[in-house]
Amino acid sequence: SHSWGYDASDGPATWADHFPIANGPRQSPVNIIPSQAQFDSSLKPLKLQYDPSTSKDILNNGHTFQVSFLDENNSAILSGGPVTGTYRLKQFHFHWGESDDKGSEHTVNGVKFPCELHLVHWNTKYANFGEAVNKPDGLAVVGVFLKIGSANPRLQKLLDSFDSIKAKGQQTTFLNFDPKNLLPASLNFWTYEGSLTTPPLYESVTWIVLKDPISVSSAQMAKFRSLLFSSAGEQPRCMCNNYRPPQPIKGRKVRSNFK
Ligand SMILES: CCN[C@H]1CN(CCOC)S(=O)(=O)c2sc(S(N)(=O)=O)cc21
Ligand SMILES: [Zn+2]
Repeated sequence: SHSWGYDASDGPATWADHFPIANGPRQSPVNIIPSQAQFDSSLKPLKLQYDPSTSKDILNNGHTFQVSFLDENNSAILSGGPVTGTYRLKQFHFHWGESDDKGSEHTVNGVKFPCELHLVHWNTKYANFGEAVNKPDGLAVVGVFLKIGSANPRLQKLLDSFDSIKAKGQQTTFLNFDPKNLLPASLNFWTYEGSLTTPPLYESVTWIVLKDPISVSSAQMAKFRSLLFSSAGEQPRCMCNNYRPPQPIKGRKVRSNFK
């Protein structure tokens, strides 16, 4: 498939050339304006049951780093919130900037966070992830903002693995990591119908963006920026600014489960 990236030559402004859905009606991310979000009392509490955590490995895929999970059974699932049925955790990954003043994909009142975590789940009404990935109700992604503050000890295990996945294509075993430890205390969220924020940009994601951020220190963010977009032996290119900017809301409603 066509190679894409985040530079001026292959970044978000060029994606429509090979992925025309980039200009579709339900693209992500979006700017969230809390005062315009609609409180929906019919939204159920979000249920994230990640026990026991079945993490498998951590990979640098040349666009981000991601931790993947065993998804043959319901050991790590999302239910409730805006979704019907059960969605299985497939992987989580992050997006971040070259400096602490940008990096998130969703924004809140136009404010960018330095980093954003995405926990990707697929609808078990479909046989597998590959079947679900391009269906309108195929995926549910939980977005968590990271805000500069004190160092977050729960990120340390991830950061300690970076030396072994520095370059594109490198991966290593990553067992017993519980993604629950990456969640804020409150599961208050905004939700809207959107898309993957990277090619192929499928309009298959129910977005569930948590209102409360988790912390990350500036030094920890610097470690994210030690990863490379490039493969070993190539001219090293810092993995950073791997975020798509907000897309037109096109009449979509953003709902909240909190007032
Ligand atoms: C670098 C490639 N990223 C994508 C890979 N996958 C889709 C294609 O697979 C066949 S995916 O479903 O795992 C997701 S979720 C996601 S985001 N940022 O919207 O949460 C991006 C991607
Ligand atoms: Zn993402």
